[in-house]
Amino acid sequence: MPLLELDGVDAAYGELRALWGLDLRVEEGETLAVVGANGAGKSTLLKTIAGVMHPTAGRVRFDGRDVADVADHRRVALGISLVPEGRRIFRSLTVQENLQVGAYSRRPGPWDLAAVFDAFPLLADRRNRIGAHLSGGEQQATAIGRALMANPRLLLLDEVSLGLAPVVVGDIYRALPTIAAKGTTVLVVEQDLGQALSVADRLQCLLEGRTVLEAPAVELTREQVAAAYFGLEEAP
Ligand SMILES: Nc1ncnc2c1ncn2[C@@H]1O[C@H](COP(=O)(O)OP(=O)(O)OP(=O)(O)O)[C@@H](O)[C@H]1O
Repeated sequence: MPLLELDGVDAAYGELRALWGLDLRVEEGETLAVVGANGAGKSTLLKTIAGVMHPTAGRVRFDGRDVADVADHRRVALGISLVPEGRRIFRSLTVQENLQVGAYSRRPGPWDLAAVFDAFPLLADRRNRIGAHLSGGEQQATAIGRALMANPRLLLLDEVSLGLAPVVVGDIYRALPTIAAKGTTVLVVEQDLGQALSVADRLQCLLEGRTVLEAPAVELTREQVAAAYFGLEEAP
């Protein structure tokens, strides 16, 4: 049984349909990358899984359970943690205090301060620095670390690389194998196709709210993914 299963999910903002009959599976322990251009529906997908938005049709199952009626804060207790786009951390709190806030609704599991500092060595050196004085990459690592402190079974990452220098993006993505090795399942939304292909076991590409490509990452070339991403016919 997949850890996460979406069947025929529609989602909308008023009259504007953002997801059209979307199917998606994530197996326990797997890293799935969802890619797509601006407006493809990636953030809407994550919000629907986290319970911030509710589908207008279809089913979302987590660990075999239909979570339609489970509110977003209750989904954290079930083991779903979302790191939204934009690195929202508490600017007046230190790195360590931000991480401790994440432990508030903590489930049992492998993640604690030491494990987060191990996954993100850049945070260990900055543990007493306040959020406002961190670089963008350090803020992103803090936001991910804070979500991990809840010991999620499923970590949802929205646009980790947005607005960060490539070298910093590399620092963040280097933590992903460590996160996966602890058994945490990851669904990462990413615009950077190279990063997505390098970290994911499987990749799913959305175009205008529908899936246009879905395959194990090792079976895909960057060109195939780029063609799906831009809605182009693949070259023969
Ligand atoms: N709060 C909102 N109100 C109205 N429409 C929205 C809202 N958020 C997103 N949309 C629309 O829903 C569609 C899907 O947007 P979504 O943010 O899920 O795409 P995305 O793939 O995450 O893109 P981006 O990379 O720009 O975040 C787009 O057409 C977008 O304009």
